[in-house]
Amino acid sequence: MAKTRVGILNVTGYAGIELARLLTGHPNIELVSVTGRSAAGQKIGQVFPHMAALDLIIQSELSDIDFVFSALPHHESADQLIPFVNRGTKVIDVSADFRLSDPTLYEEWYGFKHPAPELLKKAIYGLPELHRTEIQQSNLVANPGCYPTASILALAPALNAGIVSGNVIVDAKSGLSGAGRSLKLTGHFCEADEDVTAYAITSHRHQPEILQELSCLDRALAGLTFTPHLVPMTRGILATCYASVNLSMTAADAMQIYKDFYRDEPFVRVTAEPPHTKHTAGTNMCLIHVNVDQRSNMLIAVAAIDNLIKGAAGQAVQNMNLMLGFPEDTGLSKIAQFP
Ligand SMILES: NC(=O)C1=CN([C@@H]2O[C@H](COP(=O)(O)OP(=O)(O)OC[C@H]3O[C@@H](n4cnc5c(N)ncnc54)[C@H](OP(=O)(O)O)[C@@H]3O)[C@@H](O)[C@H]2O)C=CC1
Ligand SMILES: CC(=O)N[C@@H](CCC(=O)OP(=O)(O)O)C(=O)O
Repeated sequence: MAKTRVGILNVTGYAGIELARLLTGHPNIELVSVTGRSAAGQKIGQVFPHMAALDLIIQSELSDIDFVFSALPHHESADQLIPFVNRGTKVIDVSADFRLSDPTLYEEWYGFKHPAPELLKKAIYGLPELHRTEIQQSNLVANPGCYPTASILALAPALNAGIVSGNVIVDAKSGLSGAGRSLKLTGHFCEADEDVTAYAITSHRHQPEILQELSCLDRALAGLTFTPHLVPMTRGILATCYASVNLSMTAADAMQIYKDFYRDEPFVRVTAEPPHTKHTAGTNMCLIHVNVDQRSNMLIAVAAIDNLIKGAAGQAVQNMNLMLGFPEDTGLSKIAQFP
């Protein structure tokens, strides 16, 4: 069978190059074309020596492809993807441009008018655990953000079971690769090493994304407080999530709800102990531990992922497998690097 010819817009960022690495090991597709503004004309191995085995020249435009991933920054991503979508090419956008279905919300949180609001209705939010069937039938998939992936997966079983009352709280920590490869003062070694800080309190653009998906599971959800933190590690997200439960329940009851919800999921495992980000490093797994504080009737769910894999490139490959009819775990069966 002929292999699907795949292209990546912006291979020169962390998400793009991780996607190229994962696709190199995929048996059903061929990565044939990649772009990167700052490196056009160079071999991929000149810019990323660990990828020297991939004999591809970085181009300024994609050519001769049947399937496109974009790992461009927001705004630029939609602009470059719209012509592909209009031509009927299957597309996965790793940026946030097609994640919010309401264009008004997009303008409010991203600061500019969406260039193709009519496409927001067509785009499917690419979290397979919630939208597998729609992803299989879609030509335009919006790959979730890294914090939203961990947060939604941590809270979905509780909201779906209708046991939550009031607001939910997500306290999440990310490694520095989540901020991308472009240089910023906050990523400076001297500023980030041996330091932990919260940021974007009440104003992070992932709040509406998480709320959009959780509200679909429980229309009565009152609200979401989301606080991200930057921690001095390269990869990984740990999201600790709190939800008041409206009936007296034990940790074992909660565990059963979570195990039932994720029973057939290839990339989610409910764990007996709180997960470490290291248990997911280099893999497409999301590990979730759930407990209940019976003194306060508070459910606490902790999720760990690798932000560049289940939080970006791995989930994009999982979505591609669904869109192209391949087994969902093709090219993704890695075991975590540990320690
Ligand atoms: N890092 C992560 O954990 C995750 C990232 N994402 C999303 O993936 C996308 C890429 O993120 P990430 O890889 O972290 O980003 P990076 O900061 O690592 O890469 C961004 C790269 O984009 C290129 N770039 C910047 N501005 C433009 C522009 N206007 N036009 C074309 N290229 C531009 C630059 O490369 P050059 O100089 O070569 O042009 C830059 O190196 C983003 O949309 C991000 O939101 C999603 C989930 C997780
Ligand atoms: C640590 C860090 O800076 N993280 C990024 C989120 C990265 C990501 O996944 O977000 P998008 O895909 O929505 O861009 C941030 O807080 O903006």
